[in-house]
Amino acid sequence: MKKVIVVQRVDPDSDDLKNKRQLAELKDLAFAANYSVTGEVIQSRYPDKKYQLGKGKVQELALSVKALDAEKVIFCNELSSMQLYNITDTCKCAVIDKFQLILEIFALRATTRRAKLQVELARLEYEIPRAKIIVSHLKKEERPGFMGLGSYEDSYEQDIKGRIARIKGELSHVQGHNESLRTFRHAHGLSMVALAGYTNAGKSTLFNALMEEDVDVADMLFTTLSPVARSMDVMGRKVILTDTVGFIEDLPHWLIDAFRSTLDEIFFADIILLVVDASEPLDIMHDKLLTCHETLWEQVHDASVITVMNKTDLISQEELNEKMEALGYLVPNPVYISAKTMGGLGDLKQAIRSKLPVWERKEISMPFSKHSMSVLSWLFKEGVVHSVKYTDQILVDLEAREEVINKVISFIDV
Ligand SMILES: Nc1nc2c(ncn2[C@@H]2O[C@H](COP(=O)(O)OP(=O)(O)OP(=O)(O)O)[C@@H](O)[C@H]2O)c(=O)[nH]1
Ligand SMILES: [Mg+2]
Repeated sequence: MKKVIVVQRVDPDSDDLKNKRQLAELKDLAFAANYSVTGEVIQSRYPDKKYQLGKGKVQELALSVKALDAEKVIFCNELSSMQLYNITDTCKCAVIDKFQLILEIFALRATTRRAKLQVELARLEYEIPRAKIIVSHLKKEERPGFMGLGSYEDSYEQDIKGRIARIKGELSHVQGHNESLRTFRHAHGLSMVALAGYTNAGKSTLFNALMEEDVDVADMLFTTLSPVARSMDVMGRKVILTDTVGFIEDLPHWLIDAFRSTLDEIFFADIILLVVDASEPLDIMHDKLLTCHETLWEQVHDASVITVMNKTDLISQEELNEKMEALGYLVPNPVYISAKTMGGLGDLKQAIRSKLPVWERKEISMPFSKHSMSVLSWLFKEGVVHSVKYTDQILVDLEAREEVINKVISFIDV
């Protein structure tokens, strides 16, 4: 494992608890990117010197890098190109910020063609303007070869632009395919249910529990990157359940855009299961819920949200009650579960069922014929057949979409 130092620059009057939490999250992210954190630094910054990083501070950092034998410094804050250049130059090691770290994790986890393309696109778009400024600065100082960008020429930029255009082209092709799949699913009366929530909340564990199938689960951030979708039976009704990438605080817009087609699985869903880790301290739950709500609020159009309080096996009923009271309006329609012990899954299915579009229920009678038998097997696929009685006719108690009922009536019941 490569050794790294994590650094967070904070305003002197900012909330101490929040700072600690953000630094802890940065460490989790570093771990998820296969680094071992050997040092952590919290630096104060002053409002009037917001964009400057004192020379002394950077030199201090350089000494720590040397003493701790670190290969990389990771800043919690976004860095300007000049800061990046100066710190890299003084510390003599690679320097990245939180978003580049997230991109590194995404690159490690990307398995599908689409996810790989998205990661590469986001990376190019994020790093290119920075690299350009650093390289032009280096040219001035005549220090080619630095950071492996020595062969930089103007054609390099053209090259990158060409690559970006190619990736975008390929992505729109993949995306188009997804759109048509979604239309197809809707046309067949399949509702889309998506698991959303902060990273590590237990979405994949819940997916597995509902599917009784193995999807990668790990106590790490961003374990799931590409959406996994399967069809599931909810009390006779079929839905498509999708497991998705987790949210995180300050996820910048360009990153959301980069992963739009992944996140679209959430944003276009009919029902969103917002999974919350109920075992975490109240203030963390509160902040994470706010992040999730903000992200969903901006992007979701007409989905129903069910808040799923997970990991209830780790806390007492008393603690849970207190938390729910304190969180109040942030947790509408809560369902309590433990994805691990599979407790509460029945309630969850009931809640999902109650949010599905209402289907028409009708008694249909069909004559005995070969054709009726094939209609019957079609009805089993398209709707919920509550009962079939064979008298001198076939009596079917059917619940289905209006189109299905209309079709069967117009062919059979005349
Ligand atoms: N005790 C307990 N642990 C749980 C429960 N659900 C999930 N976990 C654990 O929480 C950790 C994260 O679970 P995941 O299912 O990978 O979380 P996720 O939300 O899919 O995470 P990302 O894909 O990284 O966004 C794992 O170590 C799980 O074993 C639960 O109900 N109880
Ligand atoms: Mg997951």
